[in-house]
Amino acid sequence: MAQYARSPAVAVIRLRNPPVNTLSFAVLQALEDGLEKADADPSVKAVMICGENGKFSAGADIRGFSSPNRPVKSLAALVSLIESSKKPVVAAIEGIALGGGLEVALGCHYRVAHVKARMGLPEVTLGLLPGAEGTQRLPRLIGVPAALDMITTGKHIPATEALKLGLVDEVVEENTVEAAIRLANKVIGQPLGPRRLSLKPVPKLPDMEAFLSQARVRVKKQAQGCLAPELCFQAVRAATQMPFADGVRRERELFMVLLSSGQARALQYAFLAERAAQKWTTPGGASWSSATPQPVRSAAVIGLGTMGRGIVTSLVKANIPVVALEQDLEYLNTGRKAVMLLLEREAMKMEVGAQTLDFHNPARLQFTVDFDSLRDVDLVIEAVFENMALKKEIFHKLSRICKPGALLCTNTSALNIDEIASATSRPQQVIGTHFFSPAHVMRLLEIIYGRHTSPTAIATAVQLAKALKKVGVVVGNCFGFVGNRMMFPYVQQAVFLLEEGSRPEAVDRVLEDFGFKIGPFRMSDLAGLDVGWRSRQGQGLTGPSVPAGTPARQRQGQRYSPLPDLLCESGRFGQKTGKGWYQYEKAGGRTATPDPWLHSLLAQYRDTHGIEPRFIDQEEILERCLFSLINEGFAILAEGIASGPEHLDVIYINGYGWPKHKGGPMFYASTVGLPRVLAKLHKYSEAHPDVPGLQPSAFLKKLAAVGNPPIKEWMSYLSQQSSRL
Ligand SMILES: CCCCCCCCCCCCC/C=C/C(=O)SCCNC(=O)CCNC(=O)[C@H](O)C(C)(C)COP(=O)(O)OP(=O)(O)OC[C@H]1O[C@@H](n2cnc3c(N)ncnc32)[C@H](O)[C@@H]1OP(=O)(O)O
Repeated sequence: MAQYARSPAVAVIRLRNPPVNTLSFAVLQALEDGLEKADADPSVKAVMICGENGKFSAGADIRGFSSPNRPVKSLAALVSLIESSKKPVVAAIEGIALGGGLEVALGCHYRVAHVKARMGLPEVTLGLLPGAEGTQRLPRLIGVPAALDMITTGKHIPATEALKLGLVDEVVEENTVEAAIRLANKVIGQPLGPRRLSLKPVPKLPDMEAFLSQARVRVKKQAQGCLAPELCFQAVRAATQMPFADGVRRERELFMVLLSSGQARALQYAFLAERAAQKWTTPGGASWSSATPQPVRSAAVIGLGTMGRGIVTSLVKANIPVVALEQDLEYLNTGRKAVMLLLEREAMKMEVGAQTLDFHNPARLQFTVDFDSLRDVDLVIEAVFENMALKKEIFHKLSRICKPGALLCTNTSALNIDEIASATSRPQQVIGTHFFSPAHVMRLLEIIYGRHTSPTAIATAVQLAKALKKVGVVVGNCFGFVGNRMMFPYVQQAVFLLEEGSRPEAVDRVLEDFGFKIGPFRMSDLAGLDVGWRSRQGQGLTGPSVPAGTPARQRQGQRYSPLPDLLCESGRFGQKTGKGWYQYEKAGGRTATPDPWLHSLLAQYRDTHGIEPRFIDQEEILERCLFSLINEGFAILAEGIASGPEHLDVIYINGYGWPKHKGGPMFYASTVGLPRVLAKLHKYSEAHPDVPGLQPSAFLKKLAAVGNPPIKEWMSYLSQQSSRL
């Protein structure tokens, strides 16, 4: 709702819709009523619009875009109504003015912002454009380059930058509402024509056409298959080519194209999924709503390899004092240099005037080889090699040294959290924190609770993720957890496709065209093929421990491909050795080129194993890779390893390069239709009966059988008893 009050000559309209004052029908109606009341009252000489609870508005209600009664049309009309008011209207922007919220402010004649406020038009990140005339007003106010940048990236800008751009008229450190009322009183009686943005011309550039064509190339490159940035561009270009009213018509047409696109639905789902994934529960009944985190005032990181360096950097950036520990001075010095380099780079990226990184102060970042230095820290993150014996030795030590309440985290991508916890006397404080490389850049943090992990420990790890500006997703303990467990059948299918006749570059192209940042073979080369090789050796799938007489392409009655092992045996570990599924310009090189050596290995391999190569089309490549990954997702949900499909989707978008505009693997399955996914899995598993990853999971079958319910209803079809935890 919007609340109406008076401050002698100034009518005060307060947007009120907790928690972020979204522009619901009721809010828009009350705002309209407030404007009419102010217009009709001769004692009112000016109007001030502000938001409740220190926030202006987060814009339209994202949940409303999929509803048939969306209030989008009236929002544009209301912005025009504000602008045409005969009495000056001032926006008092505190906290946030985003999307439709900023468009309301653009309809106002003046804008005053608090110094800590942020503004932006993030519609593009939701697959939309600022359709309440924002694409036409903003370029008129701040010029085409700045407007195009804000509209096509959706970035939030701080008030100080907004002032420089001319987006706001005043930035204040004290009470914004009072400052806005002061300004409103001051401008009473001044002409409003020059303040009405729809009447202003778009500022000219020396060569607008050249600027626009360069900008378009940039926008296309950044879009990576997403439609909204291009349509945002077109709407802003319309502002440079047409009168305001025609530009608005064009904006509306483009908005409708986006609104009805699958991409907008997927991106809006992804936004809400990220919020839903914060609401964790465990099959044991622990939940985000009842667990309280412990404060983390200091932390330690053990191991300064690639992961440890990134984790230390993340903690320093979050302003958490860190003790970084290595096994000896040589490793410590190498690690220290690498961390300092990362931090220097991060410091350079930080905005001028923002808080600086205090990493030269030993009270904030200390390097040591002495375990005793970890005595007082609130939290330890162990980030050594994926070696169970080593991890257990470290956790045994930690359990003796660390203070009683300290949270003990292990950075692992697959190892059993319960086994690691068994080396301590406090398994309730042991938790898995699976960071993704580079750890100071990647947003995902998979948080894995073990059998004994306490709700407080989970809540503390979730709080840590927030402090590090990451998305923490809480999952149960199983081999590979969620992300890598779903990845396994995907990569396995990709390799089987090579055996049957395809090539790495063909498989990668299909998945990159689908929208993955890199395909499975490029990804394996980047991650290092030796990682999986060591793990398979450990599991007895390859190497000397495989029993004599085991068929080359079978393990425990299931299909197995020794192809990745053959590459590793030839020293081809991927980018780091300059050769893997592709060849590279040098060891450590990044430019992948198809490798004739590999093509002849594949031909030879098929000959040896009597495989008749066949042409495999794009559809089969896509379906076998994606549907096997999705199928594993259904098994994970049925086992209670994750609380909902949103959790899986958030993991894939933020940790595995799944295209956000396709909403994540489980959302994608819902758009394809579960009966179709099921039918395809049936077809492929009949053709490959020795591949368990292709056999449809019981949960998928159930959902298809009950009539393909919408994704938000899936979990209600799962009986409590199916949880294995
Ligand atoms: C029908 C025919 C029509 C034809 C005519 C065509 C013309 C149409 C023209 C109309 C065009 C309309 C244009 C307007 C579009 C928009 O405004 S789209 C929305 C743009 N805004 C955003 O993208 C902001 C999104 N929100 C955020 O970035 C953050 O939430 C925040 C505001 C910065 C706050 O962050 P934080 O403090 O970290 O809290 P969160 O946990 O993220 O959020 C708190 C809760 O608030 C919910 N929420 C936030 N924003 C929205 C929103 N815009 N809509 C709905 N809900 C929102 C969020 O989900 C959290 O809720 P819970 O999960 O329940 O806790």
